[in-house]
Amino acid sequence: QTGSANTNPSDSADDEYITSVSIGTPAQVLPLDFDTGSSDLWVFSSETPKSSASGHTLYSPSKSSTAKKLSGSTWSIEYGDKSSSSGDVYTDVVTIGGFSVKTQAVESATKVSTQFVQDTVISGLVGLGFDVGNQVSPRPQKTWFSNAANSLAEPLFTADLRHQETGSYNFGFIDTSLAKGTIGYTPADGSEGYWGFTATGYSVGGAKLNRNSITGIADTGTTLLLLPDNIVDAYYNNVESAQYDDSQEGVVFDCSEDLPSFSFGVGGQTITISGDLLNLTPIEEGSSTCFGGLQSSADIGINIFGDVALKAALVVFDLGNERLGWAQK
Ligand SMILES: CSC[C@H](NC(=O)[C@H](Cc1ccccc1)OC(=O)N1CCC(N)CC1)C(=O)N[C@@H](CC1CCCCC1)[C@@H](O)COc1ccncc1
Repeated sequence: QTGSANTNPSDSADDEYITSVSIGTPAQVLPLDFDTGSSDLWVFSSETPKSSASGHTLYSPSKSSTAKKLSGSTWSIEYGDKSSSSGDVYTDVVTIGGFSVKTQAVESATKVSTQFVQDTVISGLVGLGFDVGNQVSPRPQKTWFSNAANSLAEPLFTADLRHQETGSYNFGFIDTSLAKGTIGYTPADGSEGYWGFTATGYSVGGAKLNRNSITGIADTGTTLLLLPDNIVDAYYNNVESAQYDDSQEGVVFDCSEDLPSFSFGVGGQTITISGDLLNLTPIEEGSSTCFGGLQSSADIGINIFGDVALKAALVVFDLGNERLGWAQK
């Protein structure tokens, strides 16, 4: 058995990627953000305060004949960008890309932070990290993918995120036609709940890869490519107008600049992110100053290969073999 779901950028900056998910009987369809950087499936619901819920699609467990309250269970989560949510837990059937998990923990939000209230393009998240990262207490729950893995043809999924066009999340199979290059595999470290891995080196502008390894996570729920300051500086030294903008909290430059590419080595392959994927977006509508897709990870404490990096590749999240595969697109 397999599953295949389309995913679409939320806006012109590819800030988030939205995938439709069916929950309950009859199906209630919600736009959710698939996040390999966390391990909870949570949704805006009939239990979310009305003042916070407006503009969002809601899950109503009372309208689903297959919903069951997981009594006594609660959840609370905070993300890297300081956004947060919390609530109680139901189980229900959850279908993604045609594949159904009958008894999936669906975490219902009774509280959401301002960022989520304002982010009306999504009505929750599907955590695709490792189960160890799940935030339900007293008994942590499994992710949708973990529940699905044993029934899928292969215990893996792939992410094919694209710049300003429809991409896909495929479950249980690898569509190698989505990539140009060979898939290079490297061990994945799931001990922290993330999909951790080590890149073997990097280069700017098509130069030869150096041997400075970078340990980080492959994270579909993070917009940017977040790396150490020395690498960020080495990159922007090639961009004449680049400067740090305090209000934007990142490096900005003239939108007319011809940005160099950025490459990293992984599993014996080289993944090259083109300059135009690294020129994210004008800082404001119509501005000629643009915000960089590569920014510093110094404040976070871990390096994050987010959507800016993932867009350059077909990425295989292989739970069965505890490994990550990367192929140039
Ligand atoms: C340093 S992890 C920052 C990252 N959140 C982002 O990447 C957000 C995503 C976003 C949200 C709302 C609108 C537009 C974009 O976007 C930005 O922060 N930016 C993009 C726009 C840009 N102008 C400013 C910077 C993050 O917490 N991800 C988590 C999932 C995320 C939570 C918020 C909703 C969307 C999904 C997750 O994978 C990683 O969790 C952790 C990482 C490290 N330790 C703990 C948790």
